[in-house]
Amino acid sequence: MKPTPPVLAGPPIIGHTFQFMKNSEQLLRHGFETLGPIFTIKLANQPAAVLIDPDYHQTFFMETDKRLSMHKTYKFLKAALGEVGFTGPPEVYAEQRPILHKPFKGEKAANSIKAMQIEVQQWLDSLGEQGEIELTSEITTLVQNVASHALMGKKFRDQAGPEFWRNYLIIGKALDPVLPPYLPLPKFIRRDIAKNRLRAMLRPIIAERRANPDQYDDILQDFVNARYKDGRIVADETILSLILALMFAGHETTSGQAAWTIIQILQHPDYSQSVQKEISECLSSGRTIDAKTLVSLKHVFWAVQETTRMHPSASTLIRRAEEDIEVGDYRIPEGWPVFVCADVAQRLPGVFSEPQNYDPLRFSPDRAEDKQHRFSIIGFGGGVHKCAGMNFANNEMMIITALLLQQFDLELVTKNPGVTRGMGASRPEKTLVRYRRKPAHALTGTPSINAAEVCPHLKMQQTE
Ligand code: HEM
Repeated sequence: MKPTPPVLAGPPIIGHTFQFMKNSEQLLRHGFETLGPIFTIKLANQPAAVLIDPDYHQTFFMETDKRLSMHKTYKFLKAALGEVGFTGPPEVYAEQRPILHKPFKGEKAANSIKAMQIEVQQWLDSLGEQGEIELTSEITTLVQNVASHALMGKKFRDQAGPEFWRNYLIIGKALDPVLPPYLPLPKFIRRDIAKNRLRAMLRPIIAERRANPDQYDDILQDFVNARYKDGRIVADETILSLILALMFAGHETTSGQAAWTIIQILQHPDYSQSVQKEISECLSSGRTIDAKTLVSLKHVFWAVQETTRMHPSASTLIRRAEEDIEVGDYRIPEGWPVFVCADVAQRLPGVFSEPQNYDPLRFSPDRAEDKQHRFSIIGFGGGVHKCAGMNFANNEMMIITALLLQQFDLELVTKNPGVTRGMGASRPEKTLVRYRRKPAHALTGTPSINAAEVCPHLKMQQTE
């Protein structure tokens, strides 16, 4: 029988628990540097395997829902969001997957791009001529507005308001993959109160949608109208969980990486010049952005990808071995948690050239470093559970970056922001940015884009 992976030295009894909770990436990087691509950490008396290598990632993602369980390790997410898709057992996931993934396909995806442009332009118009912003919090609010508008419709976006997002913050702060999620701790009690408040806010909205199904044509309405394969309707309680899950999955992660994308471009003047040139060639002022425009913004896309590589906001992913699994020369016993860590794995020297350097051109077709192995970039996961909102998030990060750089000259006041880590997602620390509107984009008093022209939900409301 093969041995279990070598154990990283750590304190007795508590093992690596506190280090893991404080900064899992730092702990896992230390493990990789000390013991190589497969090793064991101890969370109190529970050993857990860590895999840091594209081949091992393949096992991790391809064995998910087979010999590796996802939902048993995401009990803390189930406690926060309810049983939905990836927090449910494989049979529940299989039933809900088509409903969960539908918002990101076809016409709905195109409508999302329009809603993103409206929200981003509204934000840019609100900035005035010049000033200073704290980028991370500005982008967080913007991404929240995009998530509620694009996923749930303009009316929902206006109804949801700050109170809705305040409750999300409480839930985010209570995410804890180590402690049993139903212990009577103050943070879990606050989480449950926040979750119940959110569900109470959403119930009347769903009831109204059920009563007036013909009045809406958005993703929320798709959930309300959805049926399982056997013709059953989706219960209100499940729709509530679907909404909570999408809004959760779609906002903290995206806001962190969107802010990093802008910061990293500003930190690299040479690359910034290429981006500016591309934007002025491909984006004419006031023009509606569509999928074709986004494809033409190659340098912006590579910048977004380089940020996903260097600052993955959902970095540490977890599974549980359902039976003994052999990985390389080792055996991971049944019952062990198994981790992968994008933050460490996406900077492997054997996989990326000069991995510590910011170099978006590594994604250009002539270099295509990310294409060497299907699982070298795992910032959006992989396999059957790969992020449903990846294209949505990439489009959103591109639109925010392109329109901001198109319309403003920017300067980083906080030159080298550090990382704020959370169990949900990591993001830049407070980052001050000075801005000045470019003369070609002076405010005229009328919106820079005709919102009703590009957004079907708005059009519908204006004619009501
Ligand atoms: C930069 C932004 C984002 C990042 C870094 C990210 C990352 C991830 C990762 C790593 C996973 C897989 C988790 C695992 O395997 O354990 C995932 C799954 C998922 N994400 Fe995202 N995500 C982002 C944005 C979004 C957005 C905008 C949405 C929706 C609006 C979304 C919806 C989902 C859903 C529904 C799943 C579960 C898919 C399934 O199990 O089939 N994500 N995401």
